[in-house]
Amino acid sequence: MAGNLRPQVGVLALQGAFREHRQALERLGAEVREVRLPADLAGLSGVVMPGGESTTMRRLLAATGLHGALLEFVQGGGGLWGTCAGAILLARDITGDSDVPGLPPALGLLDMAVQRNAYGRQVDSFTASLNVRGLEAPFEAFFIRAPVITEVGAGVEVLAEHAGQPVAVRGGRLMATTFHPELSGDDSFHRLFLNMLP
Ligand SMILES: NC(=O)CC[C@H](N)C(=O)O
Repeated sequence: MAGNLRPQVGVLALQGAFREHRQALERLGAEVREVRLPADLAGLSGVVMPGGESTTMRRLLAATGLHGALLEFVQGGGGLWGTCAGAILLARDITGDSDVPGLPPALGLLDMAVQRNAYGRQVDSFTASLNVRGLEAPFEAFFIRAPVITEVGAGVEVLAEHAGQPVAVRGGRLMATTFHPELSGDDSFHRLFLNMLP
C-alpha cells in the first residue's frame, strides 16, 4: 500500500460470496469496486475472486470479456486473490469438471493443480484452525465444498496447510485460498492481500 492513499481494489461480482469480501476490505480502509465488466478494472491495484460456483463463473468470465481483461490486468502488475471457486479459476490445472462440454477456460495463471469438491459429500463443509505463514494468530477457516490443491509449482509458496495439503498459496501478486476467509470475522487474510499490492 503506497503512502496514505487508500488502496483501490475490486471484488469480482459476477456470482457468489462477494459482499462479505467487500465488507472486509472496507473495514481495512480500502476503496472497493464491484467488478462486472472489463471497464470496472480501470485504476485497481488488486481484485478478489470470491467463492461460489467456478463453472458458472467461467461462463460469465467468457461472456463479459473479463477472462481476457483479467489476464491483461495481471500482466500489467495487478494482484489477484482467488478464494475457493476463485482459487479454482486461478489454477493451471483443474480436475473434477471434465464432464462439462463446452466449458470456457479458467484463468490458469497460478502454477498449481486443483481438484474440485475433493473433500467429498460427507465432509463437504468444515472448519479448521490454520497456522499461516505471515500471520501471528491461528486463522479459523471455513471450507465449503472446497477444492484440494493437489500440486504446486516451484515458484509457488505454501502459506498454510490442512491435513498435509496446501490450502493457502501465493506466487508473486497471486494468492489462492481454498476456504472462505470472508466468513471468519478475521480480516488477516484481507490485510495480507492488501499488503501484496503495488
Ligand atoms: N465454496 C466454493 O466456492 C465452492 C466451489 C465449488 N465447489 C466449485 O467447484 O466451483
